[in-house]
Amino acid sequence: MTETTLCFPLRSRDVDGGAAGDGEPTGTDEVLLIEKRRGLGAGWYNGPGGKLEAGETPRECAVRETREEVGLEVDPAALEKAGELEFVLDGTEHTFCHVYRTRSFAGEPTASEEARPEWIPVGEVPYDRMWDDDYLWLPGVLEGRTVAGEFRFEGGTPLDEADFVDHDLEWDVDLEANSDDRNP
Ligand SMILES: Nc1[nH]c(=O)nc2c1ncn2[C@H]1C[C@H](O)[C@@H](COP(=O)(O)OP(=O)(O)OP(=O)(O)O)O1
Repeated sequence: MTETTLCFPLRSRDVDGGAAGDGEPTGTDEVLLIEKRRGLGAGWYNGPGGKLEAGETPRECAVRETREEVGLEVDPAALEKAGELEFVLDGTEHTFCHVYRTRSFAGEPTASEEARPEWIPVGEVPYDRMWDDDYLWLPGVLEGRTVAGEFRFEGGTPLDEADFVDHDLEWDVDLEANSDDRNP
């Protein structure tokens, strides 16, 4: 079983979305996604993230992976735990993933060998170019909800070539209370 993280940086963007020429600004949220260039899920969009290193907490991992993949400096204390997802392959737990979101970061996203970053309006997330399970949980996470889920795949390794067969989801769970991954 591999322990991993995903981090979804969010920003508000003011656009003039009001009726013709009324000048009223309306906010549109954008999420920083990456087009992953290698590893599991290469070629698909996801949040920055990856595997925990020895001795690292999930929160530390999310900060490090976001820095390494897109050069964004995320404030660990402001990372909000948004999800705990279990990916099961052929009846065996394959990956446990800690999901975070944040509005607190510094720097400009830049491409690396692992990832090409892109700010995308939350209503335009390309679910057809992501893992098959993402459309089930990511919209709620981007709206500010918390989720615990189990997603079952079948068909042998690698996980990103297996078939997504079914899932269980629980919304608005108290993740900080259940987890050993608390704010530092
Ligand atoms: N079904 C799924 N849906 C999803 O959205 N993300 C998934 C997923 N299964 C795995 N992931 C993500 C979680 C994690 O961020 C990433 C793990 O991929 P890898 O094992 O390739 O790690 P990376 O190569 O990115 O990490 P490092 O090797 O530590 O840099 O894939």
